[in-house]
Order: sequence, then C-alpha cells, then structure tokens
Amino acid sequence: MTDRLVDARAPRDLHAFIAGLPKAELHVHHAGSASPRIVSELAARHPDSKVPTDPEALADYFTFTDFAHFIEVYLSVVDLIRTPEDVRLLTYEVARDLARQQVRYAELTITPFSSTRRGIDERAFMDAIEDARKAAEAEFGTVLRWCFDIPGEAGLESAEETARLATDDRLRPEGLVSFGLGGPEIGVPRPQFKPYFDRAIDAGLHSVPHAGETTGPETVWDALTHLRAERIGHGTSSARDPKLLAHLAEHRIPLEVCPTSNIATRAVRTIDEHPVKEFARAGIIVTVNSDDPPMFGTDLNNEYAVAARLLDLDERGLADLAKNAVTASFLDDAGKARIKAEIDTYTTDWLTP
Ligand SMILES: Nc1ncnc2c1ncn2[C@@H]1O[C@H](CCC(=O)c2cccc(C(=O)O)c2)[C@@H](O)[C@H]1O
Ligand SMILES: [Zn+2]
Repeated sequence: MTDRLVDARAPRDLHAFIAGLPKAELHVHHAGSASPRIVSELAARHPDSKVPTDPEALADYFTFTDFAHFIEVYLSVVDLIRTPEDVRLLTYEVARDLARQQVRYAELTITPFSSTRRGIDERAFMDAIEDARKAAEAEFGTVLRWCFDIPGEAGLESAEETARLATDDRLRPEGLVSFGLGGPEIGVPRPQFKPYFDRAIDAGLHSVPHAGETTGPETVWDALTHLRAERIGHGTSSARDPKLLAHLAEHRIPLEVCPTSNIATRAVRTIDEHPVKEFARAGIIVTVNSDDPPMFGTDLNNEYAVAARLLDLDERGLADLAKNAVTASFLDDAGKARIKAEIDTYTTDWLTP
C-alpha cells in the first residue's frame, strides 16, 4: 500500500472489510481501466506503440504534470485499441478486475468516437462490447452497463457522432444506459452540447456529464441547466458554491467523487484538501469511484479506504457509502434491492462476533 499515490491509512481490518464488500462502480473509463496486464497484451499486438509495457516504466509514464498531460497519455493508451478484438479483450478483462473487487454492477464510460475515428467499424465495435458484457455477466457475475461520452475537446463533430451512435436503433447497444461528456473543461463550454444531450435524453438515456473537475462551480450549474445532469462526474469545485451544494442536496443529484484521480491529475492539491467531507456534510449523495484506476495507481477498494479516512467511516459507514452508489445507479429497483440486501448481509455477518 505504501507505493499508492494516496495513502489510505485505514486499519487492516477495514481494508479486509472493503475487499469483500459488494460494490457498484459508477464512474470508470473503459480505456482508462487498462491494467498493466491489459496494456502489455495490447502492446504485444501493436509493437509500434510508445506505451511502455514494463510495470515500473508504466508507473512512471502514468505520472502526470497536469490535466492536459494526463489526457495526452490517456490518448496514447486509446491508440492501443485498434481492432474489435482489442475492444472485446479490454472490456472483458476490465470486468474481471472489477469482479475481483466484488463489484456487482458497473457503469463503464466508453468513448465510441475515439474508436470509430480510428477506423474500427461501428457495428463490430458494438458487437465487441456487448459480447464482452454478456460473457462477463455469465462468467464473473458482474453486470456491466455503458455510458457513451462525448470527448468535448474533439468538437461538435464528436458530439454528433456520439449522439448518432447512442440513439440509432440499429446500432445502440442493449447495455447503454447513459450519455456523458468528458475530457478537458477549460475552453469547452458545456452549453454547446445541449442539442446532443436533448437527443440522448429523448432516446431514454440518462445524463451524466463530467463537470467541475478542472473548472469552477459555474460549469456544474451549466451541466444541470443545459445538459439536465442527473449525476455529476466529479463536481469537485461545487464546494466553492454553498447555493450549489444546497441545490445538489435538495434535488438529490449525486456526485461521482474520484479522490485519487483528482490528486493524480492535479485537479486538487492534496488529499486532505479534497472536498468530499463538505459534500457529505451538505447532505449530498456521495458516491466513490475510481475513474482511470491503473493510471492513477488505485482501484475501487483503495478509493473506499481513502473515503473511509476522509469521512471517518467505520464498517457501517462504508456499507452506506456502497449503498449510495447502488441508489445513484441506473439499475432497476429489483436489482438495487438485491445488491443492497447483499451489502446488509455481508456487513451484519462481518460485525457479528
Ligand atoms: N478524469 C477524467 N476527466 C475527463 N475525461 C476523462 C477522464 N478520464 C478519462 N477521461 C476520458 O478522456 C476522454 C477525452 C478524450 C479527448 O479529449 C479527445 C480529444 C481529441 C481527440 C480524441 C480522440 O479520441 O481522437 C479524444 C473523455 O471523453 C473521457 O472519456
Ligand atoms: Zn471521468
């Protein structure tokens, strides 16, 4: 644990409790989940890549000077995903890594534009993710759902392409539940994406844009007002606006908090300055997520340990945190009830001498 970017410093028992706790992950990127093992396998298929395969060199490569540098490195990993078989391998292996952490349900953010613009056939892309989703559910018991996100900095062409892929009945995958917006926020105003979110929402998708990760609370307001956000990716800078905090709490708009990510991309200076405590104190539904775990030297279990320290949580507090993610998910009511019951049983058994 000492080589972690953010030292969770939770007692051993709490780590063991977290490791076995059934969980839901709501904010994790597809390409950003490629573990050293997956990167090595993809790099072996495409030896011209500049991404190192040696785990130590990779850890160095995954050290970012700022958010722009992070996106540059992120895109070099995206460049490793070149064929439908690469897409299938990545998706299936990501599910395996989630299942190992007792993640029962995950909404995986996928950027289909990045794949189609690199020449992957759109039909083959959809088949690859769906095939992996079904195999993962059957073999690991982890249910995957998709969020298709617009890489905002790639412009309105990427918004049009993402909206088309998400709403065309002949293409839209069965596992798709939501529509997002990612990438840098500076110089990429949220309101311009309104027509694309309108189309996605009309087609029955939930709105889950990133906002307030690298810009101020006004971006979160924009996401709420123009993109009709139902959850906010990060929302970190909301802490600077008491009215916004009250609004998020009153309207039960959950935040997808990713503590280690915010340190790794330098969106927040130090972990002790992370505003997650203010969110909880304001009565906001806080969910804890891993974002791009191998790139940030973390995983969902470690994020729960970090949250336990920041929010001073014991086992019951951690169980509540896990249930927040289930509540905020786009799973149906029966699915939510099932995972929550599993969390309760696990916690009671753990605490019973
Ligand atoms: N913490 C994060 N915060 C925000 N986003 C994050 C985070 N982690 C991962 N992402 C992903 O990064 C993508 C950005 C990709 C992008 O900007 C881009 C620009 C131009 C061309 C292309 C291309 O593919 O050719 C891509 C987002 O869509 C999102 O899915
Ligand atoms: Zn993200």
